[in-house]
Amino acid sequence: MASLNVLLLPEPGSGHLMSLIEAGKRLLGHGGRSHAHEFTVTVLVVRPPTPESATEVDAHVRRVEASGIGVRFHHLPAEAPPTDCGGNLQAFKSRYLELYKPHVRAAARELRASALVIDFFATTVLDVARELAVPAYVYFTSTAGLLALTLRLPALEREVDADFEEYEGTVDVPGLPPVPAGSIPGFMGRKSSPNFTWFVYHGKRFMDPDGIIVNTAAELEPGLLASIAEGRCVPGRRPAPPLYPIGPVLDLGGASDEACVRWLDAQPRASVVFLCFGSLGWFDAAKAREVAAGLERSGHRFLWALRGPPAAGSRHPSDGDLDALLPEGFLERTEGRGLVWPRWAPQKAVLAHPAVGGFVTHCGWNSTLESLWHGVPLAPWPLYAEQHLNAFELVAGMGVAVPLQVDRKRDNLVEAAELERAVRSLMGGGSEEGRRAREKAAEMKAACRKAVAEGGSSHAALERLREAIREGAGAGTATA
Ligand SMILES: O=c1ccn([C@@H]2O[C@H](COP(=O)(O)OP(=O)(O)O[C@H]3O[C@H](CO)[C@@H](O)[C@H](O)[C@H]3O)[C@@H](O)[C@H]2O)c(=O)[nH]1
Repeated sequence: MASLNVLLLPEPGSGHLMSLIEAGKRLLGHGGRSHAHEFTVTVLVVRPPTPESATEVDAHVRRVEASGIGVRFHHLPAEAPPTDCGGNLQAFKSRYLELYKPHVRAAARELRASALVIDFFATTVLDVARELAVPAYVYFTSTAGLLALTLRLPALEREVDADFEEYEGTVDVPGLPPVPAGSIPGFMGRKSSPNFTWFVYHGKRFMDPDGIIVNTAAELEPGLLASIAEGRCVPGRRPAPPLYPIGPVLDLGGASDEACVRWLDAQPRASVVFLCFGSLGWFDAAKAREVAAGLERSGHRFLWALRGPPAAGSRHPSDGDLDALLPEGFLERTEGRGLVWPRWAPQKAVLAHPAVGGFVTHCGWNSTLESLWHGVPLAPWPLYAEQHLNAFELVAGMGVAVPLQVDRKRDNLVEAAELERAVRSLMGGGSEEGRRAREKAAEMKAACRKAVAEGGSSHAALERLREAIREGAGAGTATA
C-alpha cells in the first residue's frame, strides 16, 4: 500500500518548528519508525525571515536529518517578509505564512498530500486544503487555555467594551477560573492592533479544520478541553472540530556534560532553584539587580541562566555580561551556593537533574511541559507572548506553581523581596502554597508519563488522529 503523505507547515521560528517536528515523529510512531510503513511525514520549511532564525532553523533541520528519524524536509521558495505589520510579531507571522499559500498548494500537489498539519498561525492555508480537498489539521503549540481564549475572542471583542490593556475586570473563559484582564496575552491587549485582528481571525478559522492537535494532555487541562469540545467557547454552543491532545510533545534531548550540569552533580537532591527565560527572555542591570538580591536573601542554592539585552538590530538576547549586569560582590558572596550561567542553558538536562527542586520560568509552554515532565514545581515570571495567561493557569488552574507578583506596568519587573518570598515558598519554606505546588507537580509528572504511554489518553488521541488521517485519505489526495 502507498504511504499516506502528511505535510507539516510550521511557522518560520524555530520554537514552533521543533514542536511540530516532534509531533511528526509521534505520528511515525515509536522512535519515528513503527508507523513509517504507513505514513510519510514531510516538513514544509518556510524561509526564516531573519539571518539569526535562519541559522537556528538550518541547524535544527540538519540535526534531525542526521538523526535518521524518518521526518523529511521540503524547502519552500523564499518570500519577502511583509513590511506592514510594524512590531506586531504574531500579525507578522500570520501575514508571512499567508504569502506561502501558492507554495503550499504546489508542494501539496507535487508530494501528493493526504493531509496537511499547519501551525496555528497559518489558518489562511486552510483555504488551500479546502481547494485541493485535502484534510487539514491545526497544530496548537500552546495550551488549551490559549485555544479556548482565542475561540472566545470574536465574541469577547463585542462583549468587552474596552481594550484588555485598560480593562479592570475579569474575562470568562469556560474551563478556567475568571481570568483577570491583566493575564490576557499582550498581543490581544489593544483591539486596534494588527495582532488582535489576526487573533480574532484565527479564532474564527479554528472552527474550520478537520481537527485541532493540541500539545497538552487530557490530565493537564481537563476542564478546558471539555469546554472547547462542548462548544462552550463559541456563541450558539458550536463544538470545535475534534481535538487531539497528544502531549506532552517534547524533545527531551540527551545528557549534557556542560559545566552547569556537572555543578548540579555536586548539589543535594531538590535543593537548587533554576531560573531560565526561554529563547527571547533577557535582563537589564536594574532587573538583574532585583533577582540577585532576591536570590541572595533567599539563602537557597540557585542556577540562573542570565542573558543580556539584544545587540542593535537583533531580537535575540546576548550572552550575559556579568560585570555589567550583577551587583558588585554578588558572585563572590554566593560562590558555592549559586551559579550564574551567562548563555543558552542545557535546560532539558537541568530540569531532568535530581538536584533541581524548583523552576522560575517565563512560562513558555515547552519549558512548562519540560518542567512538569520531571515533576519540578514552578514560579511563573511571564514576559511576552501568551505567557501571562499560562502563568495564571499554572497557579489558579493547575495549582503546580506558587504565585509571583510580576508588575506588568513596569516592564514585568519582580522586586527582590517578592522573588525571595516566592523562592522560599517554592523550595520548601513551610508555606501551604509551596507544599501544594510541589505535590501537584509530582502528580502531573505521573499523569504526563501515563498519558503518552500505551493505553494513556495522549497515546489514544494519537491513534485517533492516525485513524482520522487514514479515513480522510480515502476521501482525497492532492494530485499534480
Ligand atoms: O537557555 C535556554 C532557553 C531555552 N531553552 C529551550 O528552548 C525552548 C523554549 O521554549 P518555550 O519555553 O516554549 O519558550 P519560547 O521559545 O519563548 O516559545 C514560544 O512558543 C511557545 C509555544 O507556543 C509559547 O508558549 C511561548 O510563550 C513563546 O514565546 C525549551 O525547549 C527550552 O528547553 C534552552 O534549552 N536553553
